[in-house]
Amino acid sequence: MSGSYKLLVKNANQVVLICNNGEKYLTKHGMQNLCVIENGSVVIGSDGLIKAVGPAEIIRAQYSDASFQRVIDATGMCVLPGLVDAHSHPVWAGDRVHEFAMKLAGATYMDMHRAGGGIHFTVEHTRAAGSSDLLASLRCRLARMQRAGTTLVECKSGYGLELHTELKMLEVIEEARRTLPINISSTYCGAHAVPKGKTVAEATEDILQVQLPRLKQLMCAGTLRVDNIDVFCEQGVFDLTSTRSILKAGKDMGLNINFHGDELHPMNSAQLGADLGALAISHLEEVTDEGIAAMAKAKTAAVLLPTTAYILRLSQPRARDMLEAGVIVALGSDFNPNAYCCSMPIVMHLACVNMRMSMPETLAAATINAAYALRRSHTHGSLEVDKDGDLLVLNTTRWEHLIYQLGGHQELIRYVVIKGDIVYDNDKTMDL
Ligand SMILES: N=CN[C@@H](CCC(=O)O)C(=O)O
Ligand SMILES: [Zn+2]
Repeated sequence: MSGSYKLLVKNANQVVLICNNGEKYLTKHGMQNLCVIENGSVVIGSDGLIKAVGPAEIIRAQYSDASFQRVIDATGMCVLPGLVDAHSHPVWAGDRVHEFAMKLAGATYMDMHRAGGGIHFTVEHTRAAGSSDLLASLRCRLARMQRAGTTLVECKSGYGLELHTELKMLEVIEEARRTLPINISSTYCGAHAVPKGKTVAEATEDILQVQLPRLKQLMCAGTLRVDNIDVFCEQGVFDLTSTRSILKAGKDMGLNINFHGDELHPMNSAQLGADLGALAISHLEEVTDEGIAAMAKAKTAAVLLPTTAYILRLSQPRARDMLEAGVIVALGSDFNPNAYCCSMPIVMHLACVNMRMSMPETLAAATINAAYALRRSHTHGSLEVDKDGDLLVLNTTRWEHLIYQLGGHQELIRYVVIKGDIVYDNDKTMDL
């Protein structure tokens, strides 16, 4: 092969492809048998897409006449696909460190929510914040996620609960998507809580009659890109009926259904999601057997959030039962003012220890399956030809160290590459 290419990563001790047959997701058996090449190389073209991945000697022979803008000698290192974070709330003002102290002293999530704290506290601060401040903090948070290996992240609105602030948040997400290398999937979450002073029926009406129609106009005009619609389906928040009508309206606008369900109480959210053809449902700590079966049948991904169950001391999501039933299990950081964690390697570690997933299962859940939950597994989530050239180079000979060394990603991740560009070089300890 002659010609010029953007990047060659050569001679890696391991290249973890995840899969190599164009799979859009993996279930239990596939998650346990990841595709790994020992002593491999990856070539990324000037369009940022993967051109070749395979044994180092074969790539060396095939590309002996080619030129590369950058070459990374990954001898003794590992290469993985960029991590995918399928659930985050990274746009907000006003931290909730004081509530962490209250929770440690015994307050529950809903105690604080009902008392006007929790999401309501963040809504108050986010409504008052200017777009430039929200964008500045979003940039810092995304840079932190990127340094921890995330190259595609879902970002939700949901701290406005009225048109103006919801749009302000979505526009800030859009600006980040336009200007930063990290890939973003944007989610409208205007039904994250019932705003103070409104009933569920009034809030639902406002979303259906005011917020969604305006969103549709902006999307049709091409001024705003939104990918997914979300609702917090929970006792004391949005019930099953209101959730159904909001999700259905979003789907009719072309949005993927991707919502919070069965977190604190069994709500039959999983059955609702399966019935509506939801792409993904998050949380599921309280999902029933029927809900698991319905999700497996509908190929609705379960986005599990180990940080939430950990911080709120909830029962753990039943990852093993879901895997046994054939559910597509994905992972997300759930980064938000309640669960302040930007690191998918930590999320994978928690999923292993607390949810009894194996290391290969959690890596599949944080790559190809998380990409599926965002309808992006045709471009992300594995190292396969024609997919985006998003990868991590780890300074270790076995990839499992990224999960095993709790919090060790800060030293282990040597490079983060997005579309063939090195966006983080840990040797220079700076974001490029
Ligand atoms: N459960 C609902 N939403 C978020 C928490 C948001 C917040 O507390 O600010 C979650 O996924 O954990
Ligand atoms: Zn959430």
